[in-house]
Amino acid sequence: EEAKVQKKLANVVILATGGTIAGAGASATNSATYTAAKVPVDALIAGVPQLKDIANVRGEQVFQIASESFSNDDLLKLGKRVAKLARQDDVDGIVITHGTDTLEETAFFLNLVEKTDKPIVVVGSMRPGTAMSADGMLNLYDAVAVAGDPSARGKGVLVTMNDEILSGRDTGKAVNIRTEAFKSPWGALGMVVEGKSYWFRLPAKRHTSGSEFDIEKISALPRVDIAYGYGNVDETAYRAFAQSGAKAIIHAGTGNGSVSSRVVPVLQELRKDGIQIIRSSHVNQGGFVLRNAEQPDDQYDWVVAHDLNPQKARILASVALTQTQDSKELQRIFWEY
Ligand SMILES: NC(=O)C[C@H](N)C(=O)O
Repeated sequence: EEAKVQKKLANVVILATGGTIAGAGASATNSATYTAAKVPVDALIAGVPQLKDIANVRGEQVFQIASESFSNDDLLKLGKRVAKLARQDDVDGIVITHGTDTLEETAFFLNLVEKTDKPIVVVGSMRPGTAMSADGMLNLYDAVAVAGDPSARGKGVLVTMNDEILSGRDTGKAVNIRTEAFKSPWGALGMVVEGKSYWFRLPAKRHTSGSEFDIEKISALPRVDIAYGYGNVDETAYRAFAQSGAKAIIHAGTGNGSVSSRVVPVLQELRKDGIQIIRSSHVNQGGFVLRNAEQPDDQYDWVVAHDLNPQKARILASVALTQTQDSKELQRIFWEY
């Protein structure tokens, strides 16, 4: 009888990468002072015994790192493991436990390159499991519930934080000290409450099965760097990134992705040297950069990142540059994803 019940449950694999969700502090009052990436995946799973009521879960430790230390190679390794699991008949959904600092980058990367409709859910926490009111247990329970839910198929890579189901494309860390840390400028896709998903919106941008990118065909990600716009900025960072071999520079601009008059000439020069220049905005609540507004992008042959924040723009540019070096193609990709 028990075996029969077991069969009906979805098979969910948890790929653990570290972060605060695997963090440990010295005492229960340490909500902000702790060491990330300590607790192994089997202990994380054992810490939420209710998981076995909603799915057949098994864990794999892919990395044990704080997410600020993620590299492009880590993205590729994780992406290839996800793709392999997604092809297996005995896997219905995949959860990735991740630090929250670069969770938005990994979620967007997977959203672009995984050719599957199976649910992929990236999850983290803002407090270590040792803290009072730790949020990791429920976030993980929600992630497994969504990953095992057929209604989550085909909706792109998802993020479950603080009861919300967010699109991996546009959600990002908006606050660094609260459990309601993740926001999307366009709102959540749904809610997960007591293990049940409730949907309200669908992603409009190309993702996963509908994407032209495929992790199996990517062996390296070209270097793309981000230079920040602020008062009194000069050309130093842009030139340094160019010298270090950046194939594209994301201008994390002020306001509408505006560029200081001290920086415009160097960006024109770097573009002539073959480096792609991509204007984004670092405003907090969601930038919205349009072509030829603020700067004559057509004339300079620059690209705009539209609503993607600088760190998301870096991910898309890196992935796109594996396939094209053409600025018009790059701009098309920035509109479509
Ligand atoms: N809340 C967290 O997970 C923060 C941590 N520094 C990380 O990203 O790994």
